[in-house]
Amino acid sequence: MAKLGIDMDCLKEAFRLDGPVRSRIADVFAKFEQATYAGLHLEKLNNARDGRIRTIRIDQSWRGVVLAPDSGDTYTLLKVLPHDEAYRWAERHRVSVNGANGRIEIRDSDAIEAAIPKLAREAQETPQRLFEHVSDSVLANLGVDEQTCAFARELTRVEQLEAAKTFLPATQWDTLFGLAAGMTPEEVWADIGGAVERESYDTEDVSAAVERTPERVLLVNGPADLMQVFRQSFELWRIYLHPVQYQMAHAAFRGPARITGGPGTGKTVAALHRARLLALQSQGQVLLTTFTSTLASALRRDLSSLLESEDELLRVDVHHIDQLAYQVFQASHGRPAILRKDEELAIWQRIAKRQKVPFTEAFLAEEWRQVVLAQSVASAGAYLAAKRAGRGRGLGPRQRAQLWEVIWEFEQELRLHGQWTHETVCIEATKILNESEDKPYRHVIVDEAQDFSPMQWRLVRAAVADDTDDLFIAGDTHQRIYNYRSSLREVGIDISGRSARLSLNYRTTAEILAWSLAMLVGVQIDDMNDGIENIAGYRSQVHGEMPLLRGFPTRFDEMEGLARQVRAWLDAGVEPGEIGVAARSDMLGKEAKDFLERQEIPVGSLAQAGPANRVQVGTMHGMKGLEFRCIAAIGVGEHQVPPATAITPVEEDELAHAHDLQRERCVLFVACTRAREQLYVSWHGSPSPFLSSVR
Ligand SMILES: Nc1ncnc2c1ncn2[C@@H]1O[C@H](COP(=O)(O)OP(=O)(O)OP(=O)(O)O)[C@@H](O)[C@H]1O
Repeated sequence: MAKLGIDMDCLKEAFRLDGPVRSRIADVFAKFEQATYAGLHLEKLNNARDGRIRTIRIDQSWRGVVLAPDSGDTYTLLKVLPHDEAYRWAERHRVSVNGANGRIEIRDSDAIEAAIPKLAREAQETPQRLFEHVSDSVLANLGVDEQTCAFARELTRVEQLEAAKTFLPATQWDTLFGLAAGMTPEEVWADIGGAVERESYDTEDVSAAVERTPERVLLVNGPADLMQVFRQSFELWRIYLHPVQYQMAHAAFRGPARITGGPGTGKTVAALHRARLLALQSQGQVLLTTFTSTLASALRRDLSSLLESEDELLRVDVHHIDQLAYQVFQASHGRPAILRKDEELAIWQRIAKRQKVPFTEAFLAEEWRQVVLAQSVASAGAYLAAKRAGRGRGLGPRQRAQLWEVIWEFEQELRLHGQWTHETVCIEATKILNESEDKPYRHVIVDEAQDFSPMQWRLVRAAVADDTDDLFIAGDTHQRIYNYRSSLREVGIDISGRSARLSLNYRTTAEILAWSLAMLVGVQIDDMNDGIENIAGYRSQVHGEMPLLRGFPTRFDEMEGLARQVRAWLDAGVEPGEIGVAARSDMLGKEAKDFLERQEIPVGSLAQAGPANRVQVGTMHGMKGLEFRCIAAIGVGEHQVPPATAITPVEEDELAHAHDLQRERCVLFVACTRAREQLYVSWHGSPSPFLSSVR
């Protein structure tokens, strides 16, 4: 029985067409299953580059371009274009099977052939070629075929490669781009979703290749499916996955697995598809967890658009990690009495004074969290031996003994008064789960993993038994914006051999991405697995405007500048709800919100649910995991980003100082990379030192 596939580019473009044309496309192919090839009236072309490419009438003005295989019965709709354009496109293009990964690729053969002599002329005047350092056999091994290789050999600049994106076969373009960006052939292989065990493919069998390319071709199951795809609006991420996303979402793992990648590379999307697959295939309950309640709500919303039935949805619990801790705690002990931060600091201060130890309450509170709780230290001896990496200020044995007295008294006081902190609730919940025979979950999926504390990781580990497909972790340490630096190994999670990295950014323009990444150049960030994370090869498909940077003399002028910018976006047709305003502090955010309100701009607060479709003002921290068409990052001034209060003075603790600076840099990076199309960054007085590398 004939099968129909729809190419991703075709579907993307089809959604820009009028509803009636879309319906007509669905009608033309609706009887496809029963139709014979002849019944479909596929027209052969006389001057086609590829004899397998045919056209089909949609209506008076529109034609479809279809790939009809030599053998097999999978027909793929490649394009829907106005009549003449459809013929031109069909004549110029060729479909091939990538020899390295067995997937189909489409190229504009005419354009490649026309470009080669021009490039060769330019190259005569340039001493060096772009791929001089890469041999033909390496290129061939990575699936670069003869025609693309001939083209690549004439390149002298990466801009020439960028300009060729529209006509080179997509995976081969990705391969060349990765190599040009300094990735090793092994990294490129992983990046294009190359299998660990190499396979050989029949490059003539297009039908088999189409089936092997779910990230590019959607195979529809029947007329009803087809109608649904063409008649409803849809989001691409629900249908097409990058090969690495697809592999990670669908693989069977022997233990914990992890997906990393820069901002907007689709880690959350991979996590959502994995949750879907487990909900469909497994008998056990799935937990999808993240760091904050805002992010959990976003996950819940997206998951419900991915899972079709109520029954499937019931198999996945979406809770942020503190919510899980509280649920487990409350089921055993009832509601905990939580100590406020100022109350906690007052207790530390009181005990430190009484015991005459020369440490500030802030230092004591951090020492307790980062060393004692993070490493589950329970005795003076264990504290004496505890690693204090990341706590720059060295402590001798006498000081440690003294400090332990203070910490012990603090913990006693909490116990005596039945008081808890978020961390101790989490630790108690872990204890409850570890003591119970039954685990609440069969699978746990963690998003925004970079900010989980060791205590939260232990809770995650305790919520699911060691088993196949037990844990799936998505995160990016470049977006770590809180204090903990967990090592997965140290919390008993071994991901070796089960890790992959995404590098194609689907959210942000190349300009915003490159600008934001430049803020991180030279900054070394761990990968939570005893290595260093790198940013090589991160790229975006789309181009747009450069970020706008604006300095103002006064705070008031900066607010006026913000209002002007928001107004300009609104006037250009951007919906209010597609605009985000990010400030480092709550106070500045509130000031901006009030200012915009006075200008009669519809505005709401990210932290509070309010009426829909308003400009969303929030903190940079609150922007984590979200995205907006336009972002204004405000107050990015010398004394505001980073704020002095968030940075440990260098004379107090050199290492903590460096960590604090890095975290603050990441906070700004996270805020800026939320922008899909336009980024505006402003300050008054002097700009933030983090902008020095990008201004
Ligand atoms: N395969 C895909 N096809 C089309 N769009 C995609 C795909 N994967 C992700 N996207 C889109 O890219 C954007 C970013 O995706 P996602 O939130 O999953 O990235 P992320 O890596 O988790 O980002 P961050 O770490 O910055 O929060 C979203 O708009 C998402 O819909």
